Amino acid sequence: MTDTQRKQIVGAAIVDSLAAPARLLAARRTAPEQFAGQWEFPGGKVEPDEDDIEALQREVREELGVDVQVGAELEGPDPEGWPLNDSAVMRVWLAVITAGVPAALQDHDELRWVDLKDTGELTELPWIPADRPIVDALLEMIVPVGDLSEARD
Ligand SMILES: Nc1nc2c([nH]c(=O)n2[C@H]2C[C@H](O)[C@@H](COP(=O)(O)OP(=O)(O)OP(=O)(O)O)O2)c(=O)[nH]1
Repeated sequence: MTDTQRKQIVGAAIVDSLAAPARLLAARRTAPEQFAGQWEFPGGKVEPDEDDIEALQREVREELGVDVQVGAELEGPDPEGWPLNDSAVMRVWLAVITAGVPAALQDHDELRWVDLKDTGELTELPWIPADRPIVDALLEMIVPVGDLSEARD
């Protein structure tokens, strides 16, 4: 299968603040069996009639019942984002909730706000293995923010 045939997935790294992210909303999948019980970024497939950001906002609304403002992209190694497997690639953006309270409405059975500064809980969650590099990139992206705010204190 060539790159152009890979399914485009979009995912939201929902944080408590785009300016100074301190917590991430992780979601535990219920299906399919190979991913059930593993943690991920809420999101899903881009439909033919929508762009990537529209798809992200639709998926988050369907899955969690919230509206999000989309921030910076967590850029992956490919133009289409992060390779997930032979047939799918995922673009991921930081996002913040602008309306609603997140609930596990569809595809998940648990949501959890995890600390981005004290990273023990975040790294110990059983993430979908393909998401590990994305979690690492997120932590690298937010570290400088933490350093700057610590330097001001
Ligand atoms: N949403 C999401 N999917 C991920 C992540 N990591 C990862 O490998 N995947 C895989 C699992 C699935 O094979 C695929 C996304 O499919 P999905 O089932 O979430 O998409 P969807 O809601 O649009 O699917 P569908 O049920 O409508 O067919 O990408 C992640 O962090 N978030």
